[in-house]
Amino acid sequence: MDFQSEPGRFFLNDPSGKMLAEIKYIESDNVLDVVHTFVDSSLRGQGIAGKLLEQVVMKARESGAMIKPSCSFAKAAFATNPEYQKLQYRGDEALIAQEKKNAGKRAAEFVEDQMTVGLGTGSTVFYLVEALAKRVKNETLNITAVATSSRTAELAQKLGITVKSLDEVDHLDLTIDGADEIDANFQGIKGGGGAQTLEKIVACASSKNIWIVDEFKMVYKLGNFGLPLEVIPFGSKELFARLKREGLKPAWRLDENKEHVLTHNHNYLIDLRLGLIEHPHLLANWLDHQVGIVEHGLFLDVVDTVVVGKSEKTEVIPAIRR
Ligand SMILES: O=C(CO)[C@H](O)[C@H](O)COP(=O)(O)O
Repeated sequence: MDFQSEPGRFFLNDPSGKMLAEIKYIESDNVLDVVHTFVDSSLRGQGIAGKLLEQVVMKARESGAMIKPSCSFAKAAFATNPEYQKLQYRGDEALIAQEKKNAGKRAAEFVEDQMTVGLGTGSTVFYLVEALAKRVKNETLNITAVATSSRTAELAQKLGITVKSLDEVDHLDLTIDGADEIDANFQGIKGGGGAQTLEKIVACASSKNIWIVDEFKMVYKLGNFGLPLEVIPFGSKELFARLKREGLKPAWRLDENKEHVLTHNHNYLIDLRLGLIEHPHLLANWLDHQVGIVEHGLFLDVVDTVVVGKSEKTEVIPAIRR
């Protein structure tokens, strides 16, 4: 099939010049941002969109560029093709930090006077706590926070936010936390910082949950990010072997001295390198029934709203599941 090209697009026209299919990308700083794919209904089911995407992939390979899959078709294609993933642009550090900051700032606006608020853990939450502390000071908000880690508790207290333990409050109005991956159905993986057990307890105790992420964490399917498990040290070698036998590709989380990273509860962490998770609920159910696993990082049917930090315009997305 002969596609035509011009800057920013590959396309297919019929002899009369009517456009039948196209893929559009924005090229900047050696990144091809695939923003739109279209195939006329008369050509559907022939893999034309995939062939168009292949043109962009070839262009990236020839020029050494990376690809940012922004439209839903490209996102899905990248999520299921490991060869494409090698070319996937995941943002530079300054951009990601800015997006995290924007997400944290925007989410702080959801907190109201007199609320009891759960605060998650991680670098995005750091920006949230900063922004929230400013509001508490400037607007004399009277809020109480419950933190999911000592790191977050210390920061919040230092910046003037009242922190109590979960057992000292009778309810949580809202919890705001980061996430490691969020799929198209608003299911998530958390626990990159190893705090998933406390985070899940706080999330489940909360009337509403907001997740704050940079745009690169929005994926089509979960699993590229290792799935964290908190496990009891006693008998954990046997558990590790069981996970291996099941083909779940476990890896101990170790520090630079090759010692186990310990959780808040002095347990070990195992990360499952799964690739794509086709059935998150089935996997969560299986993991829930394995003795020795305290908690896993699949957070399913938990989040109500996702705030995606972007450099231009931060998005607030209600989590509507299919
Ligand atoms: O689940 C978490 C910690 O257990 C964090 O929320 C998650 O890892 C995101 O972290 P960051 O905001 O630093 O990217």
